[in-house]
Amino acid sequence: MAAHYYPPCPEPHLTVGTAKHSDTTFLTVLLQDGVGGLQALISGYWVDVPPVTGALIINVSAFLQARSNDAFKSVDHRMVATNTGPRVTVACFFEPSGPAASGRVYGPNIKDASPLRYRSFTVAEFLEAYSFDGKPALDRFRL
Ligand SMILES: O=C(O)CCC(=O)C(=O)O
Ligand SMILES: [Fe+2]
Repeated sequence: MAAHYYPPCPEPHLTVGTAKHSDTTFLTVLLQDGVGGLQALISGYWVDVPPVTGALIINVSAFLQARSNDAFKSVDHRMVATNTGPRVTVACFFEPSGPAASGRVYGPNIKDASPLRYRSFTVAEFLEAYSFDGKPALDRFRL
């Protein structure tokens, strides 16, 4: 779990915010307050994800995309700086973790995964391929 605190930004137009990324999880469950600033990349466009009181945001992430053979797609997202706030969010990451996780092998695991879109990979391999520079790590395991 990560609790994020984004102070108000005096010059949002000069500020990057948080870079585009997809999470290294199966699923992320995000609670955001009413300030806003989260955007998702949908069909090539950055789309605001407006806060909805009482709602949780569910991000599909890379392990679920591979495991589902692309039936579920992970979502690229970013946070734009805003001069309101502070903004506070809580993200719960559901991911392979613990001492045994890094050697664990993942890959498509659904019935009738045809054609198979990914080779199997370990958590350690995936994390090594992952970077915050926007290159999709999953592509390195695509068949
Ligand atoms: O604070 C947010 O709105 C999202 C945080 C996030 O993307 C993350 O922790 O991976
Ligand atoms: Fe994220």
